[in-house]
Amino acid sequence: MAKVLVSDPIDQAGIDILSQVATVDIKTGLSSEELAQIIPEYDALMIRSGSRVTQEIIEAGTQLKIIGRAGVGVDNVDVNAATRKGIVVVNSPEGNTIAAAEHALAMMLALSRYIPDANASVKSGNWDRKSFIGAEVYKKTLGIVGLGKIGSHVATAAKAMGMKLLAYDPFISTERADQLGCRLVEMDVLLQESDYITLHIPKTSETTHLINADAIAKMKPNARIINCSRGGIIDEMALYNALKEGKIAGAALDVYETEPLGDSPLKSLEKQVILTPHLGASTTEAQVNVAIDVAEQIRDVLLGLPARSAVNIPGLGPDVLEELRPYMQLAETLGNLVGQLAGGRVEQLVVKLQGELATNKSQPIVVAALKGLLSQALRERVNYVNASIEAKERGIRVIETRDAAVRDYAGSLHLEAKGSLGEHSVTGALLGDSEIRITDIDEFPVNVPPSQNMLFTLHRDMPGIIGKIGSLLGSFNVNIASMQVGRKIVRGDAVMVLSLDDPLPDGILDEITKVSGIRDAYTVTL
Ligand SMILES: NC(=O)c1ccc[n+]([C@@H]2O[C@H](COP(=O)([O-])OP(=O)(O)OC[C@H]3O[C@@H](n4cnc5c(N)ncnc54)[C@H](O)[C@@H]3O)[C@@H](O)[C@H]2O)c1
Ligand SMILES: O=C(O)[C@H](O)COP(=O)(O)O
Repeated sequence: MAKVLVSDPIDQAGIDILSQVATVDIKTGLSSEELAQIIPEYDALMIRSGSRVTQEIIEAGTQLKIIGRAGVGVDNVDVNAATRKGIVVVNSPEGNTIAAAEHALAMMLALSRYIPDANASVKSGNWDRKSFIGAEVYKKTLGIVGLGKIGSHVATAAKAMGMKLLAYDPFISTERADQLGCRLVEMDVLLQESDYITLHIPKTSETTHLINADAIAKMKPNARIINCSRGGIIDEMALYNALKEGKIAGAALDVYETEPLGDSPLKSLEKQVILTPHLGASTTEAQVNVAIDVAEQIRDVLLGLPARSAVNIPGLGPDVLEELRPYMQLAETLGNLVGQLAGGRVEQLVVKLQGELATNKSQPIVVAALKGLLSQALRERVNYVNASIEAKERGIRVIETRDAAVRDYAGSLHLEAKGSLGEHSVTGALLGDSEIRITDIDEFPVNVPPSQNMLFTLHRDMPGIIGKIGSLLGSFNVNIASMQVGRKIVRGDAVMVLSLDDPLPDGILDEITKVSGIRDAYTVTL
């Protein structure tokens, strides 16, 4: 039975799903060293933001097939290292959207009405009403940075509270912003005009310290900023200085440059600052959602099925997979075939999508072709996750082309591999919904299904040659299952494609190439 390690607190609903297919060990609070030490025995790792999955841990995870992040952000996982090792990384893109949006709204209101300090004051025996005169959000301007899933929900709720909305998101259309009642503006305008600013963006090299001393200097003196997205997007020292000097009115933070938050000067500030310990996703509902979402994906991957929200298999969502799966199978078979025909080191692969396939998404097809191409060299180490990276690291140049006008079959795929030993091409198509046919070898037309043991020859089309090959195979006790010749002109060059019941014994290929009229011979195992 597979083994899953759960290294952060996960709702029982997720554990129950994992337990259907695996032995589940829950070990929270592990140090990186402890995690690296025990990870070799696990097939899957399920985490939240508390575990940092470094390259060392991934390297140590020799059995790991999947890392499941029960939440949105995968910035605590070295996704590149996982991709290189063919480990699928999945998350739950929507499971905690509402929780995070509501936390940001709660922070905005709590900050405006000094609720945490007023509460602490009453609980310590005071009845102080003068110190907590707040501000209304009604008719104030809210600047939303990042109008994705969480930012959009914040916009809808804030609109209902009577706020005016500005948004900055370079990847969102004006139509989408309009739909949400937001005026799409440049960042500087948002900084200058907003009474409240809320951040809902990922942490990237571009967004790190997006809110720095310069940005804060552009904000209104009554401005309050809320960050429930990722630590490090605000420069905490610059924020502290601005709050201390009264340059802006307040800040509410849920996330920090370093978590848990250590000895930060922000803790010394009073009612103008609210700090929560990364609670954005901490609702019962969100925890059930993300646990189920990610546990189901881990279960599926352990059962050999695709994951619906893999962050390192771009373009391979469940809908795409469903539609393209037969063509991906075709691409993988042809990739494997052309790789073996080319032999040696392949330097370039041309992937040509033809007919109806030309209108489809090419990326999954290319990935599948590369997986097939590399499978002889890398065996089970290559998969849909790492095929592109492995190809890049081997210096294989990939060229994609499309030709919708090719109509021999509804859709067909043509691959050309150029390598250290020469150049070969294959074409294939689907018969019915999923039956694969090889329809062309080195531009000679054929029509054969792939089989496990195959022999291909390039020869002169002349009487007796097929018989000689048949006798030779017979003398080595190799049974021929089917045979076909493809030629362009009578008595010109031709290819012979044989499907064999048995693998070819060592040495027979040399004998075949000695037969008069045979120019080349290749064995292929699919
Ligand atoms: N505090 C928490 O517990 C908590 C919970 C859930 C999510 N999050 C974090 O919230 C953030 C947003 O999550 P989401 O689910 O809405 O993501 P999302 O991908 O749906 O939206 C992110 C938006 O940011 C925009 N964006 C990207 N780069 C930008 C840039 N340089 N400037 C402006 N906009 C940019 C994108 O176009 C996108 O619309 C993520 O960082 C996520 O990790 C935090
Ligand atoms: O990215 C996320 O989903 C949030 O930061 C929540 O993280 P958590 O699940 O570890 O609380």
